[in-house]
Amino acid sequence: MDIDIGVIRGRNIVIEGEVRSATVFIRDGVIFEIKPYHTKLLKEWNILFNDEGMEEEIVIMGGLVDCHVHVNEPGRTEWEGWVSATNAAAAGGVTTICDMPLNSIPVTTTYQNLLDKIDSMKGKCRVDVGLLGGIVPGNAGEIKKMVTEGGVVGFKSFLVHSGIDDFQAVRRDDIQKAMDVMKELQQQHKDVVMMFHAEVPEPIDEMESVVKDMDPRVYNTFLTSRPRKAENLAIDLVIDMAKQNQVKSHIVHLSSSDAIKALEHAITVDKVPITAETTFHYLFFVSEEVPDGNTLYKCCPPVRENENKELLWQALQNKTIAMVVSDHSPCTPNLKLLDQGDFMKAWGGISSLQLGLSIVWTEAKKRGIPFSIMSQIMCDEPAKLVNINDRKGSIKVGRDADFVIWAPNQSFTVDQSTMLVKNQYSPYHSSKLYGKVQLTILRGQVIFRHDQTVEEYKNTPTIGQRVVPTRVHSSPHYPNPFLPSIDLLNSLEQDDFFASIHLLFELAPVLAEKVYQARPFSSYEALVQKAEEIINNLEEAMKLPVINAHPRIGLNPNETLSSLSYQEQGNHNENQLDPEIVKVYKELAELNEQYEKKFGFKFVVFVNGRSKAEIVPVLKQRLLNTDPIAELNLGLSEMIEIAYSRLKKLLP
Ligand SMILES: NC(=O)NC(NC(N)=O)C(=O)[O-]
Ligand SMILES: [Zn+2]
Ligand SMILES: [Zn+2]
Repeated sequence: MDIDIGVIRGRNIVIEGEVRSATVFIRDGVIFEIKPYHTKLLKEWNILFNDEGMEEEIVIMGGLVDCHVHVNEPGRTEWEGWVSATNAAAAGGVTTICDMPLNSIPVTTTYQNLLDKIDSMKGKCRVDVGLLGGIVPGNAGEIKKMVTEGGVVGFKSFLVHSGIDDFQAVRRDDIQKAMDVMKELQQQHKDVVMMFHAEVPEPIDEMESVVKDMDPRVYNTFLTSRPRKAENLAIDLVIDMAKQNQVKSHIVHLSSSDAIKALEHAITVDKVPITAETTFHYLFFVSEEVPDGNTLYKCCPPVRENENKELLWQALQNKTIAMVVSDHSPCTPNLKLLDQGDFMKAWGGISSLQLGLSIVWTEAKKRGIPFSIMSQIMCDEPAKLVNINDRKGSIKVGRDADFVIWAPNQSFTVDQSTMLVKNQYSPYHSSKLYGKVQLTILRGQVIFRHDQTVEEYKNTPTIGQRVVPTRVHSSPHYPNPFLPSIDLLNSLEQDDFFASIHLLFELAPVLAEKVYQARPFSSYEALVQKAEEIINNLEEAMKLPVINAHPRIGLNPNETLSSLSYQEQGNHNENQLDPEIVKVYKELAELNEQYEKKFGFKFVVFVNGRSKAEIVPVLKQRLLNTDPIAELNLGLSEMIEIAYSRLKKLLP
């Protein structure tokens, strides 16, 4: 059957930590094969990009993931909005953003407010969007539903006044309540990251008397008012709570280099589940050069000294700081008080969403930082942070076909009037940057071309979707994975080989190793036949780990399901809170327990589209068998049936 195959070909493609020439194949918006550069292309395939004639100029990376963006819709849509923010993101090579729970109205601190936000984005997004919930005093009761039914990719809280009154700061006891809920979610593999604006108020309050007589137009006044100690103490607090609770935590927009040592020790020595990001502005600007009165440079925590910037770069290169994001936090020009130039009263937040790749690259190239690190800090690490890295991140078979195609040696002078955000004022105006985005591709579709007029651009369809935390093991959201072609499979290294055939069999090592040793295969059918032969020739004791690798049927939150078995069991279209469903789950759990007690191994059946209720009598019937060996072989033959049925789904 003719399938729409998209192709991207380039000499400098960043693929899993290295830059190489390759041809990438795309189907249904997903990368399903990566082959050598000169692979023969069929004429009916859709050549999305081929760097022929510009090999030396072009680099191709996975679409950037910016997990710190204040879109501010619904509500403060005069500050920003879905259309303008995602237009700017696409023009900057960003294919996924995560929206912060403030400064929208309402703030995203309840399940209902989350639904309002989801409604507000429908049909307006040019890139994919993950939503972050907010933790504020007293809303711990909202967390679970926002995760399990709302699909938030993480939570954000402030340890200091957030800049708006409807998003209150939290104290230690509020954080503890939220972490207690996150620990419950950990039991179901549904926990998500807790992000913190890490400044505490006390050191800031102490500086009030010091700065009150200083000139508010001078940047140093503002810098003095937000001392590093405010960040350092906040980060110590978060490290302590993340260590005590073992809940995945994250420091947003780190600016104080004083805190790097504490973070490094926590991460590398104490193995605390904590990460940190910094932002474009802390890596590009220095306080010594901020012009008096230019409040466009104001953000909290503040841009600090040159020496601080260099320490942040070092921390980024030694991975203490894992990623770089925008903290795009725009507002209307009047709130920046540009006429008064009052840093103390102006809105804190910098607009930069469209420029991140160029800002970071302009500084990175001076430091000899390779493209592979650019991809790691701007694609892979942010995607991992919010549990979407099976779909999003650097270029890899099975991930969404998201790409940024850019010219690192091309330079340009920032003209804020060309920014696609709603309020175009930016402190980057007139800066000379390197790295020009040529093309942005989202799930196999071109969403930005540098040679398009803004009108043409704005008339192209908005295909952005909401992304939810997806783990290959337990999520119906993961797009159907694909098997690579059989010749690619034969050439894969062991790990990738296992990852691919894991889609056919819930993999027991003994089976995997023997199948791996039996390659090359002429076809997948031949592979499954060989697997069946291997299984039949195993002595009985070795058959047990094979059948026990398969997940039980029914709801076992503590058991990870492959996305295929999750779907085969029908979980993706069941409301697990429906009393009828709950009753069937309970009955299956009891029958599974009886079966395993009687036979000593798991019950496996080829569901083949039947509901769980229809499986109950089958399990009861199988329980009556009296010959354990015959039952074991029956279960294994069901596994082979499942493998053949998966072939039909996974092969073109
Ligand atoms: N309410 C905000 O948008 N605050 C943001 N403002 C900044 N960074 O100055 C932030 O991330 O804290
Ligand atoms: Zn913040
Ligand atoms: Zn922010």
